[in-house]
Amino acid sequence: MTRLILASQSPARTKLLTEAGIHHEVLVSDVDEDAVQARYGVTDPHDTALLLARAKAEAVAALPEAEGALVLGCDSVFEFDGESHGKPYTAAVARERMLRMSGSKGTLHTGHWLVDCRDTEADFDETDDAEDRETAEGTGATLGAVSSADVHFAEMSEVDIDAYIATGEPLHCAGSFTIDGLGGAFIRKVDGDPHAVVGLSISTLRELLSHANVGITELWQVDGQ
Ligand SMILES: Nc1nc2c(ncn2[C@@H]2O[C@H](COP(=O)(O)OP(=O)(O)OP(=O)(O)O)[C@@H](O)[C@H]2O)c(=O)[nH]1
Repeated sequence: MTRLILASQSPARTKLLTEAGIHHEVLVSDVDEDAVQARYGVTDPHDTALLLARAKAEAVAALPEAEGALVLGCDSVFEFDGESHGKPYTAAVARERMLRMSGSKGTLHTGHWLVDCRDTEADFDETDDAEDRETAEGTGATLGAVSSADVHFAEMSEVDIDAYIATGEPLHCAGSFTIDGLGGAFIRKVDGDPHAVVGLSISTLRELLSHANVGITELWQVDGQ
């Protein structure tokens, strides 16, 4: 079976793949996101170059242990009111943002990057820089795509917001909300691929795999088979 490695710590992303029947391994590597940001320096929320760069950096960081596999990196950002929001991390940041998001809408963008290492003979250990690894002789197809969806929020009272933040859920989610968890109570509708909101568009993965001449059905692991 074709090996797919998800280079992400996100529990939601591996859950999405598992629920979609897609057999995969998880490989988490340390990526210096600030260094990636410094290399790109873009802060324009409409510019998805940084999003793809971070997704690529996640995938490339896993390459030394990915010989013979396909590697997928992802990164998500919430575009709201002319700003790019990642995870809030603190209650104060989450509260400030959610008070503004109440009754409004924003766009969740998820960048995906797939590297095909099935034919590589490269010895990635010889290179210690992500960019060098990426261009190391032998890496196969490397391709990125962004999937986005507009998220429309219900009016949220301060009591609702404080109760939601007290659960801790929004602190580690791009945009300070989930659509498939407790946060779903405040989501009026999603225009676009809801998987892109959660953090990994399975449909976009299908398209990326097709460029590597892999049909997504080849990765299906149906119970008992
Ligand atoms: N379950 C769920 N998680 C969400 C939702 N929106 C955003 N997230 C999560 O918010 C996180 C976005 O942060 P990222 O920096 O892209 O990813 P991460 O969790 O740090 O993991 P890495 O890929 O290792 O960087 C991801 O884990 C997403 O799955 C949602 O609607 N539902």
